[in-house]
Formats: sequence, structure tokens, C-alpha cells
Amino acid sequence: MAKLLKKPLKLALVQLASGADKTANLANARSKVLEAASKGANVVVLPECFNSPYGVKYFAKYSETLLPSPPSKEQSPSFHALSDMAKEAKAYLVGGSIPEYWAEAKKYYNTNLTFGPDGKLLAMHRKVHLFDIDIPGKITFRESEVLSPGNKVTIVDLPEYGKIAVAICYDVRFPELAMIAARKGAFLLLYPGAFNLTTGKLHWELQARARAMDNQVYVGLCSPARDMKADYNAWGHSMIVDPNAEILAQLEEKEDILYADLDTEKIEETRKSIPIYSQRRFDVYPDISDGKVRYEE
Ligand SMILES: NC(=O)CCC(=O)C(=O)O
Repeated sequence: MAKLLKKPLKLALVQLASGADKTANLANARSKVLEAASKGANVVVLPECFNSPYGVKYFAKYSETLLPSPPSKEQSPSFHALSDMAKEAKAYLVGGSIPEYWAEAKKYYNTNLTFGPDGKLLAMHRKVHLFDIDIPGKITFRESEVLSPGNKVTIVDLPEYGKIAVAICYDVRFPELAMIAARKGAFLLLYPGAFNLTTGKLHWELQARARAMDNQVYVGLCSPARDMKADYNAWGHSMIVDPNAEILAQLEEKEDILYADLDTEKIEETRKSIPIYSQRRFDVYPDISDGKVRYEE
């Protein structure tokens, strides 16, 4: 049977320290992406809102226009910076996320752009599940005060490796998205994300390992570095989990790059040992990947 991951792949997650200066953030991202590529990374990932502070009051201020695509450099300096980085690095680049303004609909989104090694845009994912939570005395956050949700599952074909799925942070809490992507053949689920000190401690590792365990695929969560002077303190601890739900590599809180080598045998080995993939009972419950799923915005 054909392997889901066709050839060995080095994955790099850049746990970037970002501040208020977008130009500086883009320059820092470029140097880290090139560093990862120089160490042999084939796929490099940046965190959620990698070019701005993360917070409801920053979304509009830092937003860029992405549609119609490709935008001009004035409309989206980040689009062009990411495309150039991917090309220079000769690597796939999952460009974290940036706040997007869609002028036609007058709406804001939290949006990922993924580029190929030739600098061409491969996919755009607008965060589907907005981070609206209220834990009294701990954290209240309402992305929906400014943002609108995306409407699709994003699966990206990397021709020489296979398929990956990209979603953003809070999206990881919705197993349906991960399960659909895995059942459509993704070998790796990537989530640029920025959990916080409350929910990070509770659920960051659990979510990563749960999505890997349920689906027997690789999972990568890429956080910004923690900045205790910022309004929002990211959890950090970017991690890569294997199809057996074991943590392959994990960072602390500070800026750094995380690497892992993904093995072409591991998914099939795991699925052979614990064969939940062939033991599903779609005569008892429906296959959620088989119904109405949107792949196009
Ligand atoms: N940026 C986010 O979506 C944060 C999600 C989060 O912290 C969570 O607990 O979920």
C-alpha cells in the first residue's frame, strides 16, 4: 500500500518572538526560516499572528488585504515576505497566520498562507473556530468581536511528500477537522497557535497528543515565544507529536526552532499495531469525512 508520507521529511517549527514592529517581525521570521532551511528543514512553520502582537485590539491595525490574490506589496507586505522566504529557503512554508481584511465583504479574518519552495501560494486557511472563551478570573478573549470565521477544511498537497492539513490554534480543539483531514489522507496536521498560560498548561499537550492518537498521524503545534511584557502571554512549548501520540520534540518558552525527522513507515506501522483505521463501525455511526465537507471558501 502506498505510504501517506512518501519520503523522509524534516519539519521545523519556528517559535518566534514577535513585537509591535511588523517590519522587524518579518525580518526576524526571515532569518529564522533561512536558519531552519540551512539545517535541512523541508517544511517550516511560523506561529499564529507571527507579524503582530496577538489581541483583539490589534487585528484591524495589523490587517492586510490578501484578495484578490496575489495582492500588491502595499496591500500585503507579509504575503510577499513569506513568498520570498519560501523561495529563498527552497522549502514549504506554513506562514503562521496574519490578520486579514477582506475589503469586498468588509470582514476581518485570522488567516494562514502556505507557500511552496518556488514561492507560489498553495493554500489559504481562515481560522474556522474563533477563540471566544471566558474563564472567570483567568482569561476572557473574544476574537469574534472583530474577526469572522473561515468556512473550510484546508488540505495542502506537497507533491513529493503527500498531504498535510493546516488549521489555526483554537481549531485544534475540534477533532472533526483533524479527523476529516486524516481520513482524506493527510500525514501531518499543522496548527500555528498561541495558547496562553491558563489553557496552555491545561490542554496544549493534551490537544496535540489527542489529535495524533485519534488519527494516527503526525501533529505539529507552533507557538510564539512567551513575552511577559505583552498583553497576551503565549504558552510557548511548540511541539511535534508522532502517530503513536509520543512527543518527538518540544521547546520551552523562549524563541527557538524545533526540529523533527518524520519517518515514512511510522503511520502505517502504528495503524498496523493498533488497527482502529480498519475497525471503524460506519454501520453504527456516520463517517464524518464522507458527508458534506467544504474545501473551498
Ligand atoms: N489563539 C487561540 O486560538 C488560543 C486558543 C487557546 O488558547 C485555547 O485554549 O484553545
